[in-house]
This record gives sequence, C-alpha cells and structure tokens, in this order.
Amino acid sequence: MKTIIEMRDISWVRDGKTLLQDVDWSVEEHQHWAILGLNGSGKTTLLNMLNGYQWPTTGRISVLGQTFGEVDVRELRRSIGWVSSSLQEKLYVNEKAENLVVSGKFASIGLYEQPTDEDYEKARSLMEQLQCAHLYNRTYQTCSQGEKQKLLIARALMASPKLLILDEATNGLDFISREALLSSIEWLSQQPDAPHMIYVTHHTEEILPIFSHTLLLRRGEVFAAGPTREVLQDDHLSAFFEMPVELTWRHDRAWLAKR
Ligand SMILES: Nc1ncnc2c1ncn2[C@@H]1O[C@H](COP(=O)(O)OP(=O)(O)OP(=O)(O)O)[C@@H](O)[C@H]1O
Repeated sequence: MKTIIEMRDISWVRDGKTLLQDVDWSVEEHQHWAILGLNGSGKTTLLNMLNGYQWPTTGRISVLGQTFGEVDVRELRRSIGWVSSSLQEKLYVNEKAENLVVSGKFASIGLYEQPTDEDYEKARSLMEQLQCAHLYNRTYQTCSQGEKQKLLIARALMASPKLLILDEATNGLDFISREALLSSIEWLSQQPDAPHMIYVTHHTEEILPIFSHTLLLRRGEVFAAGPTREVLQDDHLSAFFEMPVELTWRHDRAWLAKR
C-alpha cells in the first residue's frame, strides 16, 4: 500500500505557544479522510503544512511519496488541489468562470500562460460534470456561494490532482446547495481517476460514507484518528467536545445533538 500523506511528530510553535503538538497522521492509498475540529484547533495550520506554505517547528512531512525539504514544493503543489475560502479571497472577482477554472491547470491565480483548446474543453466538461456549465461566461463575483464552490472544485480538478483538499467547502451554503455540493463530492469519489480527498469540516453530518477515515483535532493535538465508524461514537465525541452529545446515524451519516 502506498502512503499518500505521512506526518510524524509534527509541532508548530508561535510566539511561545505550541499550536500543533506531536501530530502523527498517515493517509494510505484508497482512503478518503475527514478532519473534524472546533474553531482554532489547528486544521488550517495543518493544511498549510500539507501544501508547504508553513513549515513545522519539528517533525517530518511527506506527501505523495515526496519528503518536504527534499523536493520542490511548487512542483508538488501541482498534484494537490486545494479548495478553501481563504483562496477565494485571493481570486480575481472579475475573472470569467471559464478562465478561473482553466487557470487551475497552471496552479496560478489569474491566467499568465496560454491555455489550449483542449484545456477549455476540459474545463467545460468538468463544469458539466459538476453541474455548473451554465456559469461558463459569468464572472466569479456574480455567482452564488454554492456556485463559487463548484467552480473552485472544477478549478482544482483541472490539474488532475492526486490529492484534493476541501477546506470547509460548505461554508455559507443553504441546505439545498450544501447537499448538492456533497452529492458532487460523492460523485467525484466514484470516478476511476478520483483524487484522494481530505474533507475539513465542523459538522459530523457532512462526513459522507465515502470518508472512510476521520481525524479529530483538538487544541493542536490528534484526539483520535481511524475508521470513521470507530471514531464517531457518542462517548468519544462527548469527550472530544467536553459536552455530552449523541449521534443518530441516518443514511450512513452521523447527526449530532446535545444530550
Ligand atoms: N501565524 C500565526 N501566528 C500566531 N498564531 C497563529 C497563527 N496562525 C494560527 N494561529 C493560531 O493557531 C491556532 C490554530 O489556528 P487554525 O487557523 O489552524 O485553526 P482552525 O482549526 O483552522 O480554526 P477554524 O475552524 O476557526 O478555521 C489558533 O489559536 C490561531 O489563533
């Protein structure tokens, strides 16, 4: 089995505060993972490290078999798709949807290289598959939040990444848009060349059955990591949230309530 992500003894210290501590985490081939954590638990910091934007104070990271410190991270980033709202803030709001999606091929914000006709065909086909082809000639700023998220996923898929990170992808979506986005993610996982997915969320019910494994992150430490059904249990989560909670499983998704 190939290891997709390996983090060993990761810590990150800033201004005398330990914000990540002794993080050990492995993602193996054919696994999709969810990361669940409260605000400030260190999720974004962990993702920044996976993309080589932040370096750990101690520890070792390898992604897709490449060890950080020994590889050109800019090159490695071409194999990693990252969909996050922080990325949205950096995007050009006046960019046309088609150009925004195509720019994913070059892992650039804006288009500086000349795309080919095939690139535009691929962009259109991805948008059709994600059911957002009607936005082709629209500018990014005129799209709704749900439409924007789909465009960002299509953009990330342009480079045929081996790893796709979805960071709070359903932020700001209404119920219908959220379920539509989750269906697209499920559809994506069923494609023959599907990337390995890391889905970061605050909500247990968004952890689709395709996410075989879940990592619980609390105050910069791994609270639990393993098969989703083992990790998402009442006792475990009550200890995690430091509040009595109970889960109801419906359609293979875990709905959380305060006990
Ligand atoms: N550059 C920085 N300097 C100092 N502290 C930082 C820095 N970046 C993050 N932190 C702190 O590290 C902790 C973890 O932040 P992080 O953004 O990783 O959490 P998160 O789990 O992504 O939170 P949220 O769910 O709210 O997005 C927070 O306490 C945050 O204030």
